[in-house]
Formats: sequence, structure tokens, C-alpha cells
Amino acid sequence: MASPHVLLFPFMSKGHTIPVLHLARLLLRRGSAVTLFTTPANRSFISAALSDTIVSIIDLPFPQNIDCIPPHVESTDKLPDMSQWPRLAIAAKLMKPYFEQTLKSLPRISFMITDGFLGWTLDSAQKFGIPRLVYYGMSNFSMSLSAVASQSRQLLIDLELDNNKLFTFPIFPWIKFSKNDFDPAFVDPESQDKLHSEFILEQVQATEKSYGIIVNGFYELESVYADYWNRESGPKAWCVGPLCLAAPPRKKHEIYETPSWIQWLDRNQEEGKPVLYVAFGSQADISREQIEQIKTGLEKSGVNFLWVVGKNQVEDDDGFEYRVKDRGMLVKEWVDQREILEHSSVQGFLSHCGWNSVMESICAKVPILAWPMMAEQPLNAKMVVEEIGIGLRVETSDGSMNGFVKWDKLEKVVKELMEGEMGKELGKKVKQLGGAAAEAVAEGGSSWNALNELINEMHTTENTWLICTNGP
Ligand SMILES: O=c1ccn([C@@H]2O[C@H](COP(=O)(O)OP(=O)(O)O[C@H]3O[C@H](CO)[C@@H](O)[C@H](O)[C@H]3O)[C@@H](O)[C@H]2O)c(=O)[nH]1
Repeated sequence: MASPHVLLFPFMSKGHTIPVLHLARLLLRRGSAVTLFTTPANRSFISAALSDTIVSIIDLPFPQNIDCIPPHVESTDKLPDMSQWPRLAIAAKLMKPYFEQTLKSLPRISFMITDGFLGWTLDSAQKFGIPRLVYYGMSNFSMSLSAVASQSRQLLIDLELDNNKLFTFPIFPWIKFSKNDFDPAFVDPESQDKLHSEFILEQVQATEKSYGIIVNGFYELESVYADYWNRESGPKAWCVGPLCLAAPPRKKHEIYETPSWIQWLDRNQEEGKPVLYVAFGSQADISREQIEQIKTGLEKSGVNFLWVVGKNQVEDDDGFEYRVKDRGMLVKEWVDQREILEHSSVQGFLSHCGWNSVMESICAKVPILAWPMMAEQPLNAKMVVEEIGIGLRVETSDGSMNGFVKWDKLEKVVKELMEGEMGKELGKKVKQLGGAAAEAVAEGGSSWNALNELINEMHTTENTWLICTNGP
């Protein structure tokens, strides 16, 4: 049988793209040819990340002159305001004619894996007789709970529950939820931006009609939810991660090119000082008032910290950086987050619980302070704290799920993780899970086997799809 040719099309956001680049490596290692689609402004990031591979990269023109999106912004981390992300995602549909034009000129594609936010690719896949699998970037826990919430939507609306009022679903009675734990598109679409809710609904429908879902996680981490999904929902989820473990071995830095933050971590390591890593992913918008509380909380906690501030401005008009200079470092550039997490001085991670950050923290065996901010992050935080027990929740001042966090709550939980007994227990648990993650991706492990099964199955399915669907 000829080697499979796999088409990958990640969504234009770092959190969705990075794991798909790791997936490309896994497919190449299994002997597949890989063609990856992107847009012009995202090409350099992708080609730099895959420069040592033979992945073929194709960029399609991205629509310009989109309402509320500045020209040449083609990824969510470049958006001035994250509330505009559905517009960027909807605009991506306009690439469809270019996508289909290109499909005509490519060698036969065995199957495609396209992002859950690129639901329109299903129609192209069907036209060309190519099975489509979906890359969702969510855990089985989040997918299952979002599906259950969506099925219970009317009941939740009828109950007129306050957004923070706790309830349980009969199917998973051991977990308490509030409406704030879910994307409003699932529990109360009418209350929210119509554009957002309609977009999510469209993507869910396209996923339901697709061949399967690729999950960046491993079966042993969430077997109850993986089984639930495959039994009650579907399409079939294939757990092939953690994908970050497919990254190639990191080259040792020459002394002159070692990033300043790694040098700083090295010094902390030599002095035996544990460091809290603080980062909120690639796209979170954090208000100025909230940033001020983070500054005070970190300063008062007395712990050593490395804070990658990303696109958020941290004003230094009060001399904060000078006051914490002996034990805190702020970084305003793009970093290699995995390198930081894997540094032996890093003993805790204050995170928004983007799913990649959770996976990377587990693989690096670092416990988490969970501070969800948007999307499915509240569900990830719940999983981290209540299901798998590798983190503590940062409490909001009013006890709500997504409210403002005052410095004193942050200070308390930071000390608990970095200095308290609880932190030590969480550290032991995350070490176990990190070991299980490595076993899952090693030869013969659950994720290893799942990927092999998937490739084999797609090879046999290829011809069936050709018979069942109309060609171009
Ligand atoms: O300076 C940086 C900043 C980020 N990263 C990487 O960027 C990715 C960020 O992903 P994630 O932690 O998941 O955060 P977001 O960028 O916020 O991710 C979006 O996508 C995720 C996957 O679908 C969702 O779980 C989140 O809710 C959604 O916000 C991770 O691989 C990080 O290692 C870096 O390497 N360097």
C-alpha cells in the first residue's frame, strides 16, 4: 500500500497551531507525507517550527478588509481585542475557493485533519471524497461536559439559575458546575453575541458529520470521559497525545545565545530557589486593574517568579520591577514555554489553563495554579483541581467562576503551592501523571497505538469514502 498523504489545516491561533505542528512530526515518523495549509502571515512561524522536516506548506490568501479586524491580522494573538475572534474565524471561510482550487492540484490525499473552527472544510472534504478528522484542542472531559451541558440547555434555562449557582448533571454526579463553567454558546446562546453562538453551533454540526476527532491527550488521564464520548457522543475521539512530547530534542544553547530568562532560571537553580512560572497563553486579554493585582500578589507572596507577560502591558510606573529585581523577572517576548516548564528550578505554574499549557505542565511534572479566563479554560481548571488533583484554584474575590482576583487571594494560593504541604502533595501527583504521559506516547503505549490504528483505519477507509461521496 502507498504511504498515506495527510492534509493538516490548523486554525490561526498559536494554541491551535502548535500542537498540530507536533502532530505533523508524528505522522512523518509513521511514514506519511504531510501537506499543511496556513495563511501568509502565519507561514514564517510554521516554517521555522518545521524547518528540519519535509512537510509541504501551502499558504492561502487570507481575506482582508474584515469588519473590526485590522489589515494583515491573521491570527488571534495579533487581535487588539479577543472578543473579535469569531469574526476572524468566520472570515477564514472565504478561503474555501482557494482551498478547493489547491486540492485539485495535489496528489491524492488519504485524509485531512482540520481545526474544529474550520468546519467549512468538511464540505470541501466531501466534494473531494476525502475523510475529514477534526482537531479540537480540547480534552475529552471538556468535550463531554460541553456536550452534556448543551443537551441540558433548555433545562438550565428553565431553572433560571444564577450564573454562579452550583448544580450537577445526573450522568457525572460527583462534579459540581455553574453556568459560568461553560461557553455561553452551549448553555445560554440567546444571552450572548449571536455571531459567536451561531459560529460555535455550525462548527459542532460539522464535527458531528466528520469522521473522527484527534484529542491532544492520553486515554489514562481521562478514561471515564474518553469512554463516555465514544459511547454516547462521537464522532470517535482518538487520544494521540500529549502532542508536545513529539517535539524534537532541544539543542543545547551556546552560552552567548542562552535567553536571559534561562540564565536567570539557572541562577535560581544554583541558589536552590524554586521558581513560580506565570503565563496566560498566547492570547488572553487581561485588564490593567487585574495586572496591578497580579503584581501586588506576586510581590507580597515573597516567592521567586518568572512572568511571561505576552501581549499584555505591565506598567512599571510604580517601580515594581526594581522592587522585585532580586527574585522576579518579567519577559515581554515570545519564549519557549516548554523549555521554561522543564527547567528544574520551576516548581509551580500560574496558568490560565489553556489545554496546551495543562498538557505541557503535566509532561514537565509541574503543579498548576489554575486561573481560567475564557473559552473551555474553566472546565480545564476543574479537571486540573478536582479530577486529576494536580493543582489549586485561584479564588476570585466574589467567589464567582470568572470574577476579579484580588492580590491577597493570589498571594495566599501562591504561598500554598510553593511553600505549603499541599504543594508537595500536588507535586507528587503530577510526577505520576507526567510518567504516565510519557508511557502513553512511547512505543506500545495507548497514544502510540491509537495513532497507528488511526492511520491503518484511514488507509482502508479512503476507498470507501470515494465510493460513498461524489468526487470533484
Ligand atoms: O511566549 C509563549 C507563549 C505561548 N507559548 C505556547 O503557546 C501555546 C499556548 O496554548 P495554550 O496554553 O493552550 O493557551 P491559548 O493560547 O490561550 O490557547 C487557546 O487554545 C487552547 C487549545 O485549544 C485552548 O485550550 C485555550 O482555551 C485557548 O485560549 C502553548 O503551547 C505554549 O507553550 C509559547 O511557547 N511561548
